Amino acid sequence: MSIRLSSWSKEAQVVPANYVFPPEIRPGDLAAPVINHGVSEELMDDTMSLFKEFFDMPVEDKAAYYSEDKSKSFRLYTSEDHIQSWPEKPARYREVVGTYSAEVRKLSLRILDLICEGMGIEMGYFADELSKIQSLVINHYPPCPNPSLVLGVRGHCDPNLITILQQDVYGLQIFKGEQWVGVESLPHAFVINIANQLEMISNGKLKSVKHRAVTNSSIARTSIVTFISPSRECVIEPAKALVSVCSPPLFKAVRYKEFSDTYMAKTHDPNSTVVESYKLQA
Ligand SMILES: O=C(O)CCC(=O)C(=O)O
Ligand SMILES: [Fe+2]
Repeated sequence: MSIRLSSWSKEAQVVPANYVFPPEIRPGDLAAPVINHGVSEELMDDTMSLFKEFFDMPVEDKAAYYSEDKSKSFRLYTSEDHIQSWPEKPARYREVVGTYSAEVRKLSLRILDLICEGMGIEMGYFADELSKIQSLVINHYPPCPNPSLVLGVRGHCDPNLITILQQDVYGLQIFKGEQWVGVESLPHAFVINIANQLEMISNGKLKSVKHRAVTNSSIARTSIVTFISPSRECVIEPAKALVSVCSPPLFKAVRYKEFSDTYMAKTHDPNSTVVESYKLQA
C-alpha cells in the first residue's frame, strides 16, 4: 500500500525526513500570510495604488509632507484626531486610508481574539489599552541597481504588539533557524508579525519575529504596515492566565512608554534585542 494511504501519520511524533522541505521554502510558523481575512480585495488594491500614486507625485508635492522629526503627527497617524494632518493629495487619500485603517483595525482585533482563544486567555483581553494605538507606515523601495549591497530595512523586531503588513512585491524576509527566509508575496494576503509586546504578554509562548526587507533591481516595492501598539501608559506583563507555579513569569512588568523609548534609543544597534533586557533571571 502506498505510504500516503497508510495510517502511520496518526502515530508520528516527528516529521519523517522525506517530508521536510528545504529551509528556504518551509512555511515557518511566525510570519503567516493570512488570506480570507475579510478586508476586501478592492480596498487593498485601492490603498496600494493610492500609496504608489503618492510616491509618484512630483517632488514639490511630496516636500510639503517631508519631515525627519519622528515625533511629528503627520507620520500618517491613523486616528480621527490626526486626520487634519493627513495629506490632501492624492484627492481620495483621506477616504481610502480612513476606510483601510478601520478595516485593518477590525481584522487585528479578530486576530488578537483568536490568539486569546488559542492560548487560553479571556476573549477581549487585548481590546482596550493593549491595542489602543494604531499607526501606519508606508515603505517605498525604488528599484536598486545592486540589491546584494543594500537592505531596504535592516533586521529588527517590531516594538509594538502585532503588525499587519501588505506587500504586493516580494521583499520581506524573516530570520528563522539561523538564516533569512523569504516570505512569499501572496496576492491579497496580509502578513501578521508577532511583535515584542505580544512576546512578553504571552510569557514567551509567542516569539517576536526578526525581519528585514530586501530590494530588487527591476520594480519598485511598496509595503503598507499597520502597527497595533499599547497606549504609552499601559503596563505590560505576562497575562495572569499564562502564569502559574509551573510556568513562572519570564518577563518583568514594564510601562510601554519606557519600553518604547528604550527601543527607539537603540534603534541604530542592529543586534539590539530590547526584550532580552526585560527578561527575569531563571
Ligand atoms: O517593507 C517591509 O516588508 C518591512 C517593513 C518593516 O519591517 C517595518 O516597517 O517595520
Ligand atoms: Fe518591521
